[in-house]
Amino acid sequence: MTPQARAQAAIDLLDEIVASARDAGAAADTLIARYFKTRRYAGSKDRRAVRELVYRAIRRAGERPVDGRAALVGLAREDAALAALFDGSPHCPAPIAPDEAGSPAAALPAWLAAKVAPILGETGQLALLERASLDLRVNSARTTRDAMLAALPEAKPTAHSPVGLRLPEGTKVEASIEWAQGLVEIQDEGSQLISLATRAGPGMTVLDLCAGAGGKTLALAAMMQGGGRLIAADTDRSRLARLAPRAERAGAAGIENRLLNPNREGDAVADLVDGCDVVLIDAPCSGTGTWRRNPEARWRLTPDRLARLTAIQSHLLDIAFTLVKPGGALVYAVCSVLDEEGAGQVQAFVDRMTRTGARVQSDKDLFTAGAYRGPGKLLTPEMDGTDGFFVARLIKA
Ligand SMILES: C[S@@+](CC[C@H](N)C(=O)[O-])C[C@H]1O[C@@H](n2cnc3c(N)ncnc32)[C@H](O)[C@@H]1O
Repeated sequence: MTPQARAQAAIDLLDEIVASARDAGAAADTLIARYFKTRRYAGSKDRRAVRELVYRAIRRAGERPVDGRAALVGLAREDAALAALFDGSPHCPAPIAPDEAGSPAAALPAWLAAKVAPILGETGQLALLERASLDLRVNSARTTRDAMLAALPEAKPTAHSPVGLRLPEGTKVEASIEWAQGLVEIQDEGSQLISLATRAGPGMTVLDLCAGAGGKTLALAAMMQGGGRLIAADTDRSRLARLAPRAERAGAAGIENRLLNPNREGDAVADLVDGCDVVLIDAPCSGTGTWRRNPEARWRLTPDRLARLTAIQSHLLDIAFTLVKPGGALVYAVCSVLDEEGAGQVQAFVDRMTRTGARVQSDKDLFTAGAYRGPGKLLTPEMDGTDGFFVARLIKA
C-alpha cells in the first residue's frame, strides 16, 4: 500500500470505530482485525502503519469525532508529513480544505475531564492514554519468578508485585512454551496487586463474585496452592465458560462455577452466606483506568451508563458483605479512577453498613504501590505504571 492509501485505510477504519463507539458496537481492536481479514493485499508493515495511525488519531481526540476523516484531519493539522498524504489521488484522502479543522485535540471528553483532572491532574490524565506495558503473572503454584526470569531473558521483575514480570511491548507471549505450559499468564501488575490484596491462602473459602473469564480467579488459585474452596461467579455465561480451559492450562483444579442472575445474584450463592473468608468484587465499571489499552472507550461512556454501573456496584457490595464470615474480608476493586466508582462508592457503603449497626473496618495496608484515597488505595498509570485501579479491603467484625 502507498502511504496515501494507508491514510485512507485509517480514515475508513476510524469511520467504523467512531460509529461503533456511538452505537455500542465492537471495540477498535476487533474492528481492525476484521478489516484486515478481508484485505489480504495489506502486508504486515501496512497493517502496523495503519493501526499506528488509527491509534494516534484516537488518542488525540478527547471527544468522539464526527467521523474518521475529522479524526485524521485533526492529527494531520499537527503533522505536515501526514497532511501531505491528503493529495486527492485515486484511493487516497481528498485534499484538506483551508477551513477544515478536524476534531480538536484533548485528553478526555469535557464531562470526564471535569471529574478526572481534580484527582489525577493534567499529566495524570494524559498518562491514562499512554501505551500500556505488557505484564505477566508468574503462576506461583507451578514455578518461581526467578525461573521465569531465566527462561524469558527480555523480562524484568515488576516493581510492586512479587509474581510480576514486564516485557517489551509486542512480545508474542502466547507463542512461548512458558505460556502454553501455564507457567505465566498475561496480567497487568495492578490486577496482580488486587488478587494479592485479598491475602487468600490455602484452606480458605474464597468467592470471586465478578470472575469474568477468571483472570483474578487463577491468581487466587495460585495463592491457595490447591487447598481450600474457590468459587468463580459471574452473570456472563460465555465469559465464565472461558475459565475452564485457562484453569486446565494453569493446573488449577476444582474451581467451582456459579452463573448469577442479574438483580438476583444472591440466589446462586445463598449457601455461602456468612461462609467466605474472602469475597472479591472485581466490579463491572467504566474502565477509565484501562483506556491505555482501549482509548476509544472514553467515547463510549455516558453519564447514564456511569450511573447504571455505580448502582450495580453498590448492589454487589451489599450482597457480597452478607457472604463474608465474621473476621473475613471483602475486597472491592474497579479499574477506574473515578471517585463515584471507587473511594466514594466504598465510603458510602461503609456509612450505610455503619448505620445498620454492622461493623466494618477498612484495612488500607494493601501493597507498597498506590496512593491512599478514602477507605482504600488508588493505582494510576502515571504514579505506579499500572492500569488505574481503586482497591479497598474491608474487614467484617
Ligand atoms: C472487571 S470485569 C471482571 C474481570 C475478571 N475478574 C478478571 O480478572 O478477568 C467485571 C465482571 O463483572 C461481571 N458482572 C456484570 N454485572 C454483574 C453482576 N450483576 N453480578 C456479577 N457479575 C457481574 C461482568 O460480566 C464482568 O465479567
